[in-house]
Amino acid sequence: MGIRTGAQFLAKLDAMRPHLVIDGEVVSENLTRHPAFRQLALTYAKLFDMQHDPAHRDALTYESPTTGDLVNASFLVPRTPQDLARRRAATATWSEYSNGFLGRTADYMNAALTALSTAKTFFAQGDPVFGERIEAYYEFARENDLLATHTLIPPQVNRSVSGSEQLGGQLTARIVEERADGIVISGARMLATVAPIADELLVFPSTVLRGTPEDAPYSFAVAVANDAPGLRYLCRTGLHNGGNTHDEPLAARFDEIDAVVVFDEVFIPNERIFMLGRPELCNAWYTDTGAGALMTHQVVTRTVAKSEFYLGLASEIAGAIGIDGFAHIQEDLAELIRNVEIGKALVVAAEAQAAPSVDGVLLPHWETLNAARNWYPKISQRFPEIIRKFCASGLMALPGEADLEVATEDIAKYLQGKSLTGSERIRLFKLAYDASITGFSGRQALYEYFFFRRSRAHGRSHGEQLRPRADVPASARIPGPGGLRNHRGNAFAQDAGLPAHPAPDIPRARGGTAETQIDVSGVTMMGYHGQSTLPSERSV
Ligand SMILES: Cc1cc2nc3c(=O)[nH]c(=O)nc-3n(C[C@H](O)[C@H](O)[C@H](O)COP(=O)(O)OP(=O)(O)OC[C@H]3O[C@@H](n4cnc5c(N)ncnc54)[C@H](O)[C@@H]3O)c2cc1C
Repeated sequence: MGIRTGAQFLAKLDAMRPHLVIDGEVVSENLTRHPAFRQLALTYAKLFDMQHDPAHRDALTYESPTTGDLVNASFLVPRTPQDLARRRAATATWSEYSNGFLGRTADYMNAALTALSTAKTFFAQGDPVFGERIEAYYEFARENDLLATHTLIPPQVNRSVSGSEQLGGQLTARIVEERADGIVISGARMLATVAPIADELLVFPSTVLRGTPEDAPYSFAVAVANDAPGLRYLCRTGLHNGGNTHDEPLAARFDEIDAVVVFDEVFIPNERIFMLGRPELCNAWYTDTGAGALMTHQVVTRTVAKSEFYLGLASEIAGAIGIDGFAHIQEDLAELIRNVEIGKALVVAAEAQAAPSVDGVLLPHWETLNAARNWYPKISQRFPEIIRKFCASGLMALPGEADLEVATEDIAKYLQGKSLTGSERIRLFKLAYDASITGFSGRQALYEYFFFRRSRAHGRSHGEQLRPRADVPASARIPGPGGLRNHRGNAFAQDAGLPAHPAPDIPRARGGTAETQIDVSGVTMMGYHGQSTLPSERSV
């Protein structure tokens, strides 16, 4: 079949029967007609249609080696520098459509599948059948142009113990039954972005496992159809408030719903099991297969588009209200320019230093990509801050589109800019509003900060206690889970109108003590060049 059209994507979505919980409702059919999912589905449909558009087709597709049909270029196995450039061009094409605000376009997970499908040497260390299965699954995804999401980390119940220790191991998704024809998984994983509109869920190794027999139930990599029986998604409330693209220019199109993933005895047939019972191979899943490198190549390419968007927006605002001559404004514009150019340079440098894997796949230089992915989460937090600084109260002087007809003269006179009419200025500032102070923009900042990083908590060794870092002053430390729950937790709960005590019939996770200290200095970044002392730093 090869590349799908938007209409084909939407038709399949409507035919699926997932279990989605959102805003007090269970939605299981006709997703494209549901207000919570419709806009996002239409946006993704546009991405599929772009593959057929003569203006983008060459950048977004290539000929399938097995069928000759056009398939998405993110499935291209890179063997030459031109292949890497082609992959980048495809990602850039989709990223420029959304200005980098869509983090889960299909090329993100396709990158992982592409690398995994070629990693024969890696899979040979375990059972080569896993390598054969994931290659077959990659071809299935490529030829059917599937949209996959993934879910990695354990629930955030108690980060002072590892996921496999929460509630005696009964919370995190785990194998509860092994059958001749497959496995059964129960438990939960924390998050899956775009889950409601995806075709498939990839449940890949989440956390650094200890390699002990107790970790065996958590050692797996599988794929499951999004409407498999027993799979439930608890979706967050949408950040699009129902406005049109004039009033909510970003949220109305690009709100990728995130969801908690619950597995209630979900059966996974053998052909969809790509790793089982090998914690050390699960721990090396991203680094040793090249999946981390190709995924990061996609991520860094996407984030260049986002940096360019903020630079463009800030420049427009500065010109529109005549602040572009002020020194501190120019300084911020220079910061944005620097970040665009650094991002571009890092992608190209990673490609220029690419080297073949043991399986002959040309992988972009990991150290360069790793620098990029450790750099961007921090610098991107400045983008909305700069927009707020440039706009100031202009972000509040914002009548809606409907008001353009009602207050035409006032808007034309009082809301004009130095170089824009009143209605033009409102459109520009609506964009700034959605990119800097709305819930949508807050979620974007959170996404860039966290989606590609791991806390040490996910992979801490069994029994290891959290220790306060030496460089964190005692005043900056807060009581750990035990302390909060026993000492101040009830007071907070009452203030928030929450029950002061856990409901009696809900099993509670144990672990951590009143003495436990949490390091508030931030998240551990991924290690450099495999030199990390903690294996958790090597996970993606
Ligand atoms: C918008 C968004 C979308 C996402 N989408 C996906 C997705 O599609 N699929 C997916 O698998 N994941 C997704 N993630 C999850 C992402 O992988 C995690 O946010 C990331 O791994 C951090 O884990 P956490 O959120 O559980 O934070 P936690 O680990 O719970 O950390 C919470 C805070 O505690 C601190 N902390 C925790 N443990 C320690 C420790 N041991 N030492 C010091 N500090 C510590 C952290 O620094 C952090 O400040 C998404 C996240 C976001 C925000």
